[in-house]
Amino acid sequence: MNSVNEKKVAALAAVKYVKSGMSVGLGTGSTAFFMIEAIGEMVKNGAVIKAVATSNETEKLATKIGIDVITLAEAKRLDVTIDGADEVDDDFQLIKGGGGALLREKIVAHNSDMNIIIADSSKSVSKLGKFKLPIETIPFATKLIKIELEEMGLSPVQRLKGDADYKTDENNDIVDVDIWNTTVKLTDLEQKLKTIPGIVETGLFLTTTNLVIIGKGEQAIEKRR
Ligand SMILES: O=C(CO)[C@H](O)[C@H](O)COP(=O)(O)O
Repeated sequence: MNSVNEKKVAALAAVKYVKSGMSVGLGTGSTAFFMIEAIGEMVKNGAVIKAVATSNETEKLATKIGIDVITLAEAKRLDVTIDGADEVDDDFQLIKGGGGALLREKIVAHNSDMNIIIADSSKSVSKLGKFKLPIETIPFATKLIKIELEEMGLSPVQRLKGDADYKTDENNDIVDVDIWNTTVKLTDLEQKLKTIPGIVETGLFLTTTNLVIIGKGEQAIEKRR
């Protein structure tokens, strides 16, 4: 079975945790797409769902299919958030932000009672870091942050869209770094990165995930923290 179908299998298994009356965080990306579609179906069938979107792209899709999208401030707290990941390890640690939405995704995850990560089997890894870690930076500081990241041995590359700098929904930059060979513990790395002024957020999600659902063939494999 190809990864697209595995994404769908994982997404549909996750939607079973969504009940009418809940406030739901909607992730971003091609896996989250199937979850949003399925929640749209629930709404069409009469479920009352209020949703907070983790990106403009997700907000547009959710609104188009009839999901009531509210602000995080209006929701205050979310019952459950379902989102994808670029990598997930056996300790429920993630790299996210391949789609550039890591900042809102981390804020929404932080404000959710339950966080479900959905992914196809290619995203399940024993060690994080084959996927480059996205770091969101304030444009004023990006060039100098890149120098610091280079000195840390992280081989930073600023993300581009065509010939121009890639911009997030918050109009920030993304710098992708290589953490594969880092000897620093991920929690320490995360802390260190967050002390550099101008780094807004990193794509390391180390503590927020409660449940991982991996699509493997026709099966959805659930792992609970
Ligand atoms: O973190 C993300 C976006 O910022 C996505 O969840 C991640 O990139 C996975 O995307 P996809 O489901 O398309 O593989």
